[in-house]
Amino acid sequence: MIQRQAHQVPHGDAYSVADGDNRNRGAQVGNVAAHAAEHKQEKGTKVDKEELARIVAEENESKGKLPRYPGLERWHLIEKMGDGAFSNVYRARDLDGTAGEVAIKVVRKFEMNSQQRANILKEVQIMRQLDHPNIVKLVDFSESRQYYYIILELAPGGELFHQIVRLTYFSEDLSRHVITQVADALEYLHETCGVVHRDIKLENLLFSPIPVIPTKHPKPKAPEDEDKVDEGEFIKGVGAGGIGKIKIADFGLSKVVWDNQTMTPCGTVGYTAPEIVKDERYSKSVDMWALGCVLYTLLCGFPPFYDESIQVLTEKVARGQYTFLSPWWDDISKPAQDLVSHLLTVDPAKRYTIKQFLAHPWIKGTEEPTYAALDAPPLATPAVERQKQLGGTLKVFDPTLLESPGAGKRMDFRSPGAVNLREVFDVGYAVHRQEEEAKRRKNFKQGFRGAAAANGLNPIDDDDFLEEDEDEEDSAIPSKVPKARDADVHQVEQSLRNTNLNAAAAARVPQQKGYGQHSPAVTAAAKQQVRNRKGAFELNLEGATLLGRRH
Ligand SMILES: Nc1ncnc2c1ncn2[C@@H]1O[C@H](COP(=O)(O)OP(=O)(O)OP(=O)(O)O)[C@@H](O)[C@H]1O
Repeated sequence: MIQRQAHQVPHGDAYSVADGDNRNRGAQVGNVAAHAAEHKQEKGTKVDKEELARIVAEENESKGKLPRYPGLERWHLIEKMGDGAFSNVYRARDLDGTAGEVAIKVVRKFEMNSQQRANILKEVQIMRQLDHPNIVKLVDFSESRQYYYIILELAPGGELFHQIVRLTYFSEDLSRHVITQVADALEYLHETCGVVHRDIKLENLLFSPIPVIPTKHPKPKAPEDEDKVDEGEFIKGVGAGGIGKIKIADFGLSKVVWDNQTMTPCGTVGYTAPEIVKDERYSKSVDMWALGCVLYTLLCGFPPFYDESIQVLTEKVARGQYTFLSPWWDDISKPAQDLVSHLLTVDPAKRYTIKQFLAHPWIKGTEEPTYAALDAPPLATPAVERQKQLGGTLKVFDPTLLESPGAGKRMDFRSPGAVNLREVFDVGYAVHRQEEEAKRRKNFKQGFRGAAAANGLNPIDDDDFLEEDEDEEDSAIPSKVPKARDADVHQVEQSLRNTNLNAAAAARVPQQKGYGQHSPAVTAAAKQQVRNRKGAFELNLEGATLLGRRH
């Protein structure tokens, strides 16, 4: 591997990923020492504090003026596109014209503890290995004393979440167009890179816009379809409704499950017990469940699991209790419902893998017969069939018959209750992910011990058990997780600074024009943490809100 040396850029106090000229100078040790010294300094010189105060004031300033960050002088910030718990995301242009427009995630290092910084660095480390048309590319990474700068390929359309709000729901063609691209990216992650994303949701699916081509032959709308916005003509391989290429973003919860260099599961040295293989499968199946939730939502416009009570919602997710709710699912094809049912299968061993998903007739667009999963709820009946069954008298839909209040209300996306929608997704995913990972952890520990014993090694003690990449959310589950130490974080920072991501990666980023970016309208939502103590599910909302994550 080519070692690249970090250098201090002349302007300000920023470090940047070095370019090719600095190759092989091998001053790593010096850099570590220099870095340690910088960190000492960081703790509070007057100049730093003043500069930081200036930037923070600029960050908080209302429209028009954008902050100037030390070390980002190469980029002209155009607008703020979004924010996260510790970050602001900007659309920016490369001043020397080589990279075109990008998204820059500016992460406030100074607000983070070592563990949180380690998580950001892990996200960057994972992203830098990835190269797929449906995954947001990492263009560059650099840092100043106070900030990490993650330069990303721009997805000018923003979050798919807003497009569901705009279009009410997606046609089957458009849903297939979207979900196939997400699945292609997942196949690459799971099968080529050994990476699981663990946070697939509409907010993390970004897109590039395309022009809407007016429909040549508009169909009459069903009564429950009145608010459906016309998507225009669907063009295979291009899209519809203004939605073109899909890009998966936000690898903040991702993890590596096997090493693609050695083709061995991560965390094992020369032995692979069945439990460890299973562990890998569990991890991947979490993404498949999430894919099912996304597909369900695209097709009908509301999420598969919903309840106003978080407790009830948690139970529904844990038991996989969802329905193909009439009348909204009535005219969605049987193959589409069948496919959803194979993803929302509670048993991860029976749930479709990415390969099975991509081979399904609904995805391939073939006429082969399809079957629902064994644990599928009753499928919705097409309106015409239903009419026949009712002897020609179609019953008027009665919303009071819904099994839970609020379930299936498309307007949830738009009403003030939309606030809850992200929450619903987040709760659903977190419950599911953490339930499976708790099982997986147990399996893994047992497997590791068993395998270690079989190999004549000392079984590891609970206290030594190391989850290589716990995140904060998961740490709600009692486990012995050694926290990242400052020294570890510095080491990773160092290795990232020694990596050149710029030239080749920048050349891959297409020049794109800005598109009315939607800033997240919804910020307040409860963050959920699930504890799986004594076998019972419990959502803990204390001290943990999405609002908190996003400030
Ligand atoms: N590459 C990109 N192109 C366009 N917009 C982007 C891009 N990356 C991020 N955004 C916008 O910025 C928002 C925040 O980004 P992101 O989710 O990566 O931040 P985060 O700090 O990980 O957030 P969270 O704390 O919620 O996990 C996104 O929801 C999206 O609207």
